[in-house]
Amino acid sequence: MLEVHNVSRSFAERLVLDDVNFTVPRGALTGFVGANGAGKTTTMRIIMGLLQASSGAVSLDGKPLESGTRPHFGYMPEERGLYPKQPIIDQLVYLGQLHSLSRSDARRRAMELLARFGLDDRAKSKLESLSLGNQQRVQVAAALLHEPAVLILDEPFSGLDPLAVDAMSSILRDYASRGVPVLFSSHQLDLLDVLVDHLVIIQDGRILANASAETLRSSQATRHKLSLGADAGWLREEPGVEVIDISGSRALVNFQTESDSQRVLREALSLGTVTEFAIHRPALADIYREIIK
Ligand SMILES: Nc1ncnc2c1ncn2[C@@H]1O[C@H](COP(=O)(O)OP(=O)(O)OP(=O)(O)O)[C@@H](O)[C@H]1O
Repeated sequence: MLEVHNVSRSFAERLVLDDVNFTVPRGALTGFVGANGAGKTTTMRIIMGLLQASSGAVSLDGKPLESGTRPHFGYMPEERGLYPKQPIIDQLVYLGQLHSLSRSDARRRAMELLARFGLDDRAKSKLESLSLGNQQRVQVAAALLHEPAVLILDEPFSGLDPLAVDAMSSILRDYASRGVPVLFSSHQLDLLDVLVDHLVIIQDGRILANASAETLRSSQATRHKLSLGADAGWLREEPGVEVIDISGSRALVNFQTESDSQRVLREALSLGTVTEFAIHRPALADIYREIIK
């Protein structure tokens, strides 16, 4: 597991990371979310050793990272790293050689990855001639050339269409399932529920959550979704019921006890139709919105 311990960083006098602590477990996909300027890229650069922390440390499997261990990390920077006007294969081979692969191994590995991403027939094309989604796949291929032990991706989903999102998701899942810690930042909250096993939330340089998706979901009181035949406003007056939201005949509530829920169900049935009375599984996007409030 990758761990960030008590990392702080200032630029000039401004503290942009304030005692940041979180984990990126093996075998799970970890999402890193927060508003623009929250500190995601700065944290990722510190993990990669591209930027120094003012204080704190990063460790892998309990061992503090030294410069020698970073080459085994794969990184897709926010500004992307590849040149638009150069042939894809040349750039990948060059990068592979920078990671100490021989020229022939770098070429073989690059072609393997391009084939896996369905792009082997474009190997000689200039990067700029590919669609944005395919360019992004090549950028990920660049991060995977040397079989990284850790994968850090800054907004790998930005600008991708739904099919490209699916393809990128399956690439990341595949790496996570091989036991590689994978950390990616994203502003696409709708992706969290389908993709993320572990979530780290940052706001103004402080970590507000660092937990598995299941822990975050179960930390919310069990909510019920009700759809009635008529206005649900009467629920506001019921004892043992905390109303989260009412919109016409639909409501989202917390019941204090199981017997409150059964009593309200009987009450609702005595008043008319009940078309839905179900436990509501919170979306991670909603949990995120609540946590950053
Ligand atoms: N080199 C720098 N010099 C001065 N300030 C910086 C520098 N790099 C980042 N910052 C500031 O640090 C804060 C965190 O920036 P960072 O890029 O890490 O946020 P982010 O969460 O990645 O944002 P976004 O989602 O917009 O990419 C911002 O206020 C930014 O302006």
